[in-house]
Amino acid sequence: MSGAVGVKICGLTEEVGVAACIDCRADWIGFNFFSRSPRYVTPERARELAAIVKAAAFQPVIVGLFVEPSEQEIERALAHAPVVVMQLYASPERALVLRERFGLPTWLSCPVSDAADLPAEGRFERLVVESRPPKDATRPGGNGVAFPWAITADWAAPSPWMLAGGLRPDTVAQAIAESGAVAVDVASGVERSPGVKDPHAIRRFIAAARDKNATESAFPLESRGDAAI
Ligand SMILES: O=C(O)c1ccccc1N[C@@H]1O[C@H](COP(=O)(O)O)[C@@H](O)[C@H]1O
Repeated sequence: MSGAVGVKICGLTEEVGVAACIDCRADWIGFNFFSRSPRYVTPERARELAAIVKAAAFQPVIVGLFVEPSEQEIERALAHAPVVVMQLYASPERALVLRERFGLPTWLSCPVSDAADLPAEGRFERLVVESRPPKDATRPGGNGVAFPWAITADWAAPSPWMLAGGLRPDTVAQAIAESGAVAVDVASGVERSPGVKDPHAIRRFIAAARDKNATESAFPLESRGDAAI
């Protein structure tokens, strides 16, 4: 396993979780603006939590997660919180419109169950390759469900990508080894209960995702921000 794995911790709702991400040098932290998620934060709350990042010497890049958002919803989030990257759950066509409208690096969620689902086109700064939600799911992500990681091993990825879905501190190293991912994303796998992050689990997850000797990923800040469009 390489020391260059990038890590995103998603769905921060409390100061202690943000502090753990800074301390462990997470590359990205995600604020979840989907109101039906247990990880939802209002734009005002996201601003409060982002202030901790802004005061830190090491600053994870702030990602805003939106599900089928209206322009007004994104506008309101951006008016309060210093979101650097938009992570979108939307059709590629709609995501391109929003990317053009807001001029922010944009990550598109790509739900997969098998190799046939892997995207061939890469029109975004990053693709978040994650498990297709179960049929009875109430949200498109954050369900703690994994897909067969090996399906991405031989995939000719059309753009940078990130592995997500059901990752945990005790499985992330194997997931990286099997999938070939150089970046990973987790929400429920580092929580005490839905929406409440466990700082120890965050620490264990990041240590497991990276080479034991690496204290931070090899993603320089410019590339973590995925460069402005
Ligand atoms: O976390 C959520 O509640 C959520 C809601 C709606 C869309 C996406 C959501 N989370 C994203 O899904 C991945 C995987 O989650 P998990 O690790 O399986 O719990 C997560 O990293 C978020 O990017």
